[in-house]
Amino acid sequence: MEKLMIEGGHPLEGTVQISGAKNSAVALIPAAILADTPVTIDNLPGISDVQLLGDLLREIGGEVELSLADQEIKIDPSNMIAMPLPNGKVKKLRASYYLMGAMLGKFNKAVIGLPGGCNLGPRPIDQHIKGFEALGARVTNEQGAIYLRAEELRGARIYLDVVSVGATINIMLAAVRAKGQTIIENAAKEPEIIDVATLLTSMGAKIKGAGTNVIRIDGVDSLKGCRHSIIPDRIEAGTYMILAAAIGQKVIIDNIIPYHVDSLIAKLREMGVSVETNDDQVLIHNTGEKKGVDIKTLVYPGFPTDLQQPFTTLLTQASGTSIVTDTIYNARFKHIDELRRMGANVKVEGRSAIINGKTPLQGAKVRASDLRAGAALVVAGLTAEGVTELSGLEHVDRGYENLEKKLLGLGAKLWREKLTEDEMDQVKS
Ligand SMILES: CC(=O)N[C@H]1[C@@H](OP(=O)(O)OP(=O)(O)OC[C@H]2O[C@@H](n3ccc(=O)[nH]c3=O)[C@H](O)[C@@H]2O)O[C@H](CO)[C@@H](O)[C@@H]1O
Ligand SMILES: C=C(OP(=O)(O)O)C(=O)O
Repeated sequence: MEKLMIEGGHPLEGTVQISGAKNSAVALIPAAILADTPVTIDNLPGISDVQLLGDLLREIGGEVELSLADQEIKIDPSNMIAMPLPNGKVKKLRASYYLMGAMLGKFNKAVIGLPGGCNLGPRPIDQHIKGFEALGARVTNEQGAIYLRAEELRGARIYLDVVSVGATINIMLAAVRAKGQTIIENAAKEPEIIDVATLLTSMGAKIKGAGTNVIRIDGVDSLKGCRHSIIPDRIEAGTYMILAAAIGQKVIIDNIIPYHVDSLIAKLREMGVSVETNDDQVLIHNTGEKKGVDIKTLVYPGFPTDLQQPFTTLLTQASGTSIVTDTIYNARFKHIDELRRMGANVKVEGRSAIINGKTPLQGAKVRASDLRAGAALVVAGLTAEGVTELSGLEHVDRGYENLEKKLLGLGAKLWREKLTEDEMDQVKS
């Protein structure tokens, strides 16, 4: 196990290339199960969630060629079977829940262990199950695994009680080969949902309305392979934008779709940060003093919960009081204790964090409890005086491709070291 050593205080400058979107990739890979011939996906991010999903598809008989150097995965689903996956790697990531929709859609049955992923408080999947049941599946939870079985899947009208990215995509996956029409109402509108619908459409599916709150799917008998390129990762892009605002001089965030990060751009400008955009880039010009602002996380196109944690770190460097409210997850504040350890003046009240800035941060030994807590602490470490030792890198590696390489390219000073025996013991206890 390793820790990231971050020597803070070096201003960042230059251009950073953004990878393909994690939250698209982790849905597109399971979607390939639904095809009868090979699917190739490019602009693939080199992150551990992608490797785990490649392994899971191999476990069910898929031929998977994964080349991180070429940023590409080729999946031949011809010999896949409905192998039960009640335990093991499914528990290591959230997106293993997409194996439920994809295997149900292809084989009319699936057994998948309950998913893992970031611990952000309760993350139920009742809306996924409600959708599968409406399509005609019997769903039971037996000893921590979800058993799904259907004689035949039939299209249905499904109203989601909660706007859910995962449930919207999972129901699409199960419905594309069902008999008749499925209508998903109160669907989520995230760009990753459009990306999955684009892949499925190239495979021969009939989907209208992805990206709006009503999605209509006309089931087809079979789907074929195709090639698809993943959209840029708006959360990785947002993380580098936040870093640039915290400790950048002039930083260009390249290979992105700027309107995907409109809500962040608006908040950065409100703080007094200069942001320019063109077709596929954002330029952040940090001119020094920043004003505190309030943010409330919302479903897309609102401010993304996945940027709330790194943005909280940025607010410790802004003057005045800022309030951050997370309306999506009630316990996404595990980074706050670590920020306090570094000198931040932040308290949590219910679903909100109240930040009093501006406070200088000092390097410290801190631990990432989840993926974006890790991102928040990387921002803090690079901003702080002295050296920060960040452990819990297995979370960070789920979502940031080549983190050190990209940051070194911007002039940051950081490196990985092995955990000492004492530190290993602390992790185990
Ligand atoms: C792999 C992936 O794409 N992960 C993203 C996805 O997670 P995920 O798909 O898990 O998040 P959802 O959009 O489903 O969750 C949104 C809210 O709905 C609730 N809910 C969800 C489903 C359900 O059946 N019942 C229910 O009550 C959740 O507890 C949460 O409060 O969207 C989140 C919200 O943008 C992001 O933080 C995650 O990065
Ligand atoms: C919460 C996240 O991921 P996951 O849903 O995969 O746990 C995230 O990407 O911030």
